[in-house]
Amino acid sequence: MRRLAQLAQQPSRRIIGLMSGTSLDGLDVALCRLHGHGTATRLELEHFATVPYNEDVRRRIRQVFAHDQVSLEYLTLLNPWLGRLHADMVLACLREWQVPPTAVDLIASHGQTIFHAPAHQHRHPEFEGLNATLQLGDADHLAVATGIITLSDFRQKHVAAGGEGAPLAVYGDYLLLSSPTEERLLLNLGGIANFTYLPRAGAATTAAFSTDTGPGNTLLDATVRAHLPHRSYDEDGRLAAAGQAHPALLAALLDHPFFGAELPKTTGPELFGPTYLHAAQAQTITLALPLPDLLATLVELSATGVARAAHQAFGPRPELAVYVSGGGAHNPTLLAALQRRLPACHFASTETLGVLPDAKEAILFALLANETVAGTPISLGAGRQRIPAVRLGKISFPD
Ligand SMILES: Nc1ncnc2c1ncn2[C@@H]1O[C@H](COP(=O)(O)OP(=O)(O)OP(=O)(O)O)[C@@H](O)[C@H]1O
Ligand SMILES: CC(=O)N[C@H]1[C@@H]2OC[C@@H](O2)[C@@H](O)[C@@H]1O[C@H](C)C(=O)O
Repeated sequence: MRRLAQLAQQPSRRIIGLMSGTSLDGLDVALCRLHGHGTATRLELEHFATVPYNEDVRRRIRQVFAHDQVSLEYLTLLNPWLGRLHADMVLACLREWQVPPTAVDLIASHGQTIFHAPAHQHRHPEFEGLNATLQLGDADHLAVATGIITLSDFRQKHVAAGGEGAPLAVYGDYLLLSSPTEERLLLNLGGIANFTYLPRAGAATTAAFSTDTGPGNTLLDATVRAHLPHRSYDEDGRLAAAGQAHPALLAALLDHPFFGAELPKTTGPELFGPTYLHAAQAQTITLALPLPDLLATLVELSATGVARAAHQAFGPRPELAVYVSGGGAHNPTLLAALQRRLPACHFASTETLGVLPDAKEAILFALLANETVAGTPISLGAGRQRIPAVRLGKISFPD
């Protein structure tokens, strides 16, 4: 505890942010230097790497990921195993960057989401109204194996305060990317797509909020994997660009209450997975649709999800500066579909704001840990979300 109190007093802290998202592509490791806290935070990204998950890791996570029924024994074993794996990956990065673990103040670990069950999505009447979400990769293993104090399990306090446990992006986006002159939308195109709305800095913090919008890459990736087992995604959206979206299938996919539900809302691959896609294809007799047409339809689905949420929040023709991050930021076919559906918005990468698009979510957790240790409670989003002030996470000590 003395060490934590000391860290809180330092003018700056070196924090590793870790994120492994729904795409199961790997662990994002962001070594950040954070000066100050709150709206005065200044962040330098010293090093960043995505340590890829190999097929064995992906297979183990998929044994439980978004499944209704799993072996409890397997789940129990996977939790510490992932904690150790993430620790080994962090240590390997530090070796490569020639940074000794003793030169790092904190690790902020998101863990691997294995099930997300917001009240609107789960099917258990005995838990009606209850939001829940579960991340694995026990942080005590990270702390003990690296010798670095580790914060984890950031989502539970959000749930305890009445939120759905996600998106947490609003906190980091607000602290790092608010502008005094520009209203901004920070759009993250990960497995699931989400955006944060940032009013001009200085405007009421209650207006800032973030929401999921529907699938980002998750259905695209699953479809590519199902048709082309040696590929994990549609590189640069080339296959989708060669296809034609199928209007009836797109309409069937969009005919789901999630797309009309009030903002903010969250979701995951539990809903937007193979069963949902198969049902819509069966209904529209498109089970044999050629792969490029299927992918073109799914690109339109992701773009329409974003556009519908933007229309819900900002009216029929929003004129906003949109900054894109996440793996989907590398997919020109998806970006073109978004621009078509939100013609008055100006799209750019978060890189133009100095934030590497692939590192943004890992950086977010470093920012959250910085606030927990050194910050004061800042309330955000009270206008739309019941969410706690920005001090989240649980603490694991190495000794
Ligand atoms: N060059 C590219 N062309 C097309 N798609 C790409 C490209 N590079 C990455 N992607 C997509 O981005 C995905 C990885 O995105 P990202 O790492 O943001 O997901 P994630 O963090 O797991 O998701 P989430 O934010 O939902 O947790 C890949 O699976 C792929 O679909
Ligand atoms: C439960 C969960 O892990 N949700 C992730 C996921 O990936 C994207 C989207 O769905 C987002 O809501 C969230 O992550 C980011 C980091 C967030 O909380 O802002």
